[in-house]
Amino acid sequence: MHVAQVDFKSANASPEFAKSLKETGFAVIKNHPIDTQLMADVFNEWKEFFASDYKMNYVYKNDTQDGLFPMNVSEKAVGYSVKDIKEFYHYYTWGQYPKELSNKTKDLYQQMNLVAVTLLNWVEENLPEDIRKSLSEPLTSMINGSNQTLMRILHYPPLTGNEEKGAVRAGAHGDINLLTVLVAASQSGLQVKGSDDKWYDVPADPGMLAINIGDMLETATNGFYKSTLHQVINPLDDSRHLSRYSIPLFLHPRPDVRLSSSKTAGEFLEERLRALGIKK
Ligand SMILES: O=C(O)CCC(=O)C(=O)O
Ligand SMILES: [Fe+2]
Repeated sequence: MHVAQVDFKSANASPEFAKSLKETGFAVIKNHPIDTQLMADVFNEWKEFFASDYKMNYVYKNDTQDGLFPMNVSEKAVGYSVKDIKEFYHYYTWGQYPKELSNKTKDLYQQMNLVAVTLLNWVEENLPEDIRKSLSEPLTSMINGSNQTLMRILHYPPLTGNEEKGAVRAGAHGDINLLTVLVAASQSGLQVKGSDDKWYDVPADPGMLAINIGDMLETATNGFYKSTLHQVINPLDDSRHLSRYSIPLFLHPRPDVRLSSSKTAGEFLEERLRALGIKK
């Protein structure tokens, strides 16, 4: 199991990135163009947000799925009977945006989205000819004009020891979307499942980006790219008394995009959100 750390600016970045994704479902990107200070500022603003009372003014809307998913809502990974120990906020360009925040989160979204588009282009460049031909449209055109891409700001609170039995920060799951670009968290804990069924730490330092394949890319490429199970474990050391924050960007196609002969992206998403229990 070798999740590669790929230099975004190197001449071989595109094939190295695609190889790591193909072999492990993950890749780590270093030397990327996203501003480090901006990332730190955004984390700090959301720390304040999650610690505030006003956050409850921004509880998510069931129909559109934008806003805060508080602890008591959270998600249940498929196959788990208890909820993850986390709260999170879904930011869409058209969605609710806390007036207490500066525009830095919007800037970060734009920068992460640009990187995500480049990375999807690298995936496309390295597809075998037969898979490329079987797509309903090029991958990069699937996200053209999409308003479904979202940024999730995650807060995993300190563990108290009173958590429900079996509850973890994020139960093993595959992401729904095409590609996920994650600003590596303030703390370790993210693990990927290898083909040998063992769990491996994703080797990302703060400031790097961890990328993984989502289920929609697996479906669209007819299984050539495999969406990889990942999880966030509860730390056993002293860091369990600290909050953990992370920010994934989930790159989504337009809802009308045909992922397979039986399903559009819109239908696929609707099904999955209901299974997670975050859409009624
Ligand atoms: O917090 C992390 O490092 C990963 C989060 C994740 O996998 C998700 O929200 O889908
Ligand atoms: Fe995930």
